[in-house]
Amino acid sequence: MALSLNACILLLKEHHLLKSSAVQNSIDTDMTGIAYDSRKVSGPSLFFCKGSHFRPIYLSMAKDNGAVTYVAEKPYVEGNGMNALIVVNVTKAMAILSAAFYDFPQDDLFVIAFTGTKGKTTSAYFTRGILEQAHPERVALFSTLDRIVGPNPDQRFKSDLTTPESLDLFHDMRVAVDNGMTHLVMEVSSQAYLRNRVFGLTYDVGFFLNITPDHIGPNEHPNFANYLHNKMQLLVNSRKVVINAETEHFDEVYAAATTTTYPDSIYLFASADFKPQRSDIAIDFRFESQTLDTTRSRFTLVPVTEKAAALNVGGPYNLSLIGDFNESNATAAVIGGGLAGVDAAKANPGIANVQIPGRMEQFAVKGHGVVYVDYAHNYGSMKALMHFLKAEYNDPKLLVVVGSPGDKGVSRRPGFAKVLTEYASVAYLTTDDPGFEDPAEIAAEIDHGIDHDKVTVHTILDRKEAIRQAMTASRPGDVVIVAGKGADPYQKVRGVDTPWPQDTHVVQEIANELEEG
Ligand SMILES: CC(=O)N[C@H]1[C@@H](OP(=O)(O)OP(=O)(O)OC[C@H]2O[C@@H](n3ccc(=O)[nH]c3=O)[C@H](O)[C@@H]2O)O[C@H](CO)[C@@H](O)[C@@H]1O[C@H](C)C(=O)N[C@@H](C)C(=O)N[C@H](CCC(=O)O)C(=O)O
Ligand SMILES: Nc1ncnc2c1ncn2[C@@H]1O[C@H](COP(=O)(O)OP(=O)(O)OP(=O)(O)O)[C@@H](O)[C@H]1O
Repeated sequence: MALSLNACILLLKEHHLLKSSAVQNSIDTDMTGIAYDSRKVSGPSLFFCKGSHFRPIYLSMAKDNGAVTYVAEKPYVEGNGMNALIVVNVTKAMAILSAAFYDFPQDDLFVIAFTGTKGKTTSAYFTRGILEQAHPERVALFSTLDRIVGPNPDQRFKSDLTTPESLDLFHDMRVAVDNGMTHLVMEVSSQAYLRNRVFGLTYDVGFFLNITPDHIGPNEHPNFANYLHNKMQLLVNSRKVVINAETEHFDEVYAAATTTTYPDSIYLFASADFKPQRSDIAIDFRFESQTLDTTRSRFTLVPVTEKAAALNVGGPYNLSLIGDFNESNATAAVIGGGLAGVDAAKANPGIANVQIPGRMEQFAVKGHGVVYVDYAHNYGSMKALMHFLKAEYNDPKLLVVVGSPGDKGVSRRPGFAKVLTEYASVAYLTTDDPGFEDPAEIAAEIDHGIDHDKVTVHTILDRKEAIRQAMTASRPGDVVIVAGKGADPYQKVRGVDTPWPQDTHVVQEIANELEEG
């Protein structure tokens, strides 16, 4: 892979990003490397000066390692002797130049993208399951949990971000294409738009699943309007759009989609009993629960409009992942499969056995309540989870182990207090990624909002002990929820990812102890 200085200048001009350029050697200089981390520069490279913790010394280090051109929002003396491309916005420039450096790998992939406050990972895994039926070993996945860039086990690794930095994104897309991948299913976080990680990228199909307040705080979005605005960017960058008609802010979301996409290419879905407020827009697909129990879900997808029927994805579906919200996620995935040319005959087996680490994992414990480990970690997802379990288990006593992370998502704390008051009998407030905050203070903030006439609250900061006490106190017929971390293998404490044996393992260990007596 290589990119010439001249190509960089032309691309930046084309996107109105170039403020000035200083060319030290030939304009035809080829750069054979690209990096935003000085430690990863090797050979004649293009280097981006970006980030809140960027220090000019990194540019000196990059130069020492061979970088010949730097891209930045202002000139640096440390870059003297290098070609300098001074740009209006370095993260946008990085996205445009990375796509070109890796030779536009998105053009060789059918890209399906999901955004939404909740359900991105689940829908992405479902969609991959469906596409893999039709295109075995050819479907890449960029999710919060895993990044899959090829068919072999060593081409699958844990993700650091939900949506990677643009440079890493286009790099991984190129690797995927070179490994024979023809499709990519990816999650797009609102941060990805805020930070221009997907700037200039067009998806074949873009999904808007839902939006509830989250990710608002000092290191994330300044307010809800900004969060919604960034999420809606996915819609104007998708050739075809699928929207959950039950989402909050539907009118704004639909209006955003129609600014660039003709309604013929916009598909709406909703549950069978949902009554839309607007009569001028047809809902294309309805999904109807058939049997919902605590081991499997079964629903029927009904195409309502002609364009929906043309996808040939109607009919009954089985899921091994329970939860009524997962029927909504599965509906999205099936429609995504349909838009990629995969019909019900393949979608059915493709989705039936998909399971996702840390999502709705169930543990039966003899002599005690059933335990669910789930990744729910804001008001909306906790409500969906607790509402479902209340209905499924005939209004059981709910014992909930939960904490809220430090340094981000501050709005989650009153959200947890509210949802615990609405549904829980007993809450065990504990530690969940405290970061640089004091977990006791975070727990106290949640506790402050709880109605103590309705909920008994225990604050047990040792997460394992909190889980143990909840499981031990539960009786048959009760439901214990261990929320928030899912399959996370660490706790983020003071800037360090401290290993954590995973909630699922902890629950299994305690279950074994309880059963052994
Ligand atoms: C706020 C944000 O988006 N931060 C991301 C961003 O940080 P940044 O651009 O400010 O960079 P930085 O970490 O300050 O470092 C400065 C620069 O110096 C460079 N450097 C550093 C050291 C050195 O020796 N040499 C060198 O060149 C670094 O490579 C970097 O480019 O770029 C970093 C990678 O370069 C990311 O790790 C970091 O994500 C942080 C850790 C993060 O956790 N972000 C979260 C909020 C996030 O994006 N989450 C969403 C999901 C949320 C959702 O569900 O909606 C996600 O998509 O994952
Ligand atoms: N469609 C949905 N509506 C509401 N809650 C949901 C939905 N889908 C999943 N959930 C809940 O949210 C949790 C996280 O689901 P998932 O990982 O699919 O979402 P995500 O959008 O990837 O989340 P995050 O951005 O936090 O990584 C699940 O464990 C479940 O409790």
